Amino acid sequence: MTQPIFLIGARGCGKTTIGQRLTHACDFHFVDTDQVLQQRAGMTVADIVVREGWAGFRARETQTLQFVTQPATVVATGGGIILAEVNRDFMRQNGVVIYLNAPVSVLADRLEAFPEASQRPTLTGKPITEEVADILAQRDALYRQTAHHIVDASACPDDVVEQILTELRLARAS
Ligand SMILES: Nc1ncnc2c1ncn2[C@@H]1O[C@H](COP(=O)(O)OP(=O)(O)OP(=O)(O)O)[C@@H](O)[C@H]1O
Ligand SMILES: O=C(O)C1=C[C@@H](O)[C@@H](O)[C@H](O)C1
Ligand SMILES: [Mg+2]
Repeated sequence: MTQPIFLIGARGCGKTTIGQRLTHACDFHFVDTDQVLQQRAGMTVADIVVREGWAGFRARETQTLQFVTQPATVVATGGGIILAEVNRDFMRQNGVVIYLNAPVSVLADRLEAFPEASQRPTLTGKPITEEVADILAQRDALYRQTAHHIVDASACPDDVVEQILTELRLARAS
């Protein structure tokens, strides 16, 4: 199988972390839409949002998703990639989509420990736990409807990778 693998889910669910590990396990290339987008723009997400608003960031995100998608590639996406229908359709049609699902408490703990504010400027202006709860409530259904497979991303990284590999093996066997 050389179809791209798209990792989706909320901020802090581990798309970047797990994507890098998964890449080694299946001998794919790794790309991260947030990283490529920021390199191409020469600006951080926070700077883009100040200059162009979230609409400017979202337009760049759609272009980046299409630019990075290649065979044999694990694509770690940004947490809001599923907001645009064009992105949801693109990922489902061009690869295998995996939702890294984790509860609010786990996501909030990780984001408090590793805020990376230049890549994760506030979405709502609210404190972390409230923001994570609000955003997940808005997006969970979109993550689920876009995903071919859902894994428990609150597990340790090795287990999350193993869950993904199992889902891919089962899908191939069926
Ligand atoms: N399964 C895991 N177990 C423990 N810690 C994890 C796990 N996955 C990620 N982390 C930690 O949580 C933090 C956030 O992870 P990561 O940056 O991979 O999330 P992300 O989904 O890519 O977020 P974003 O949407 O903002 O890009 C990192 O510091 C990482 O070390
Ligand atoms: O959840 C979101 O909307 C975002 C998540 C990050 O990965 C970045 O793509 C950006 O900060 C927006
Ligand atoms: Mg990431």
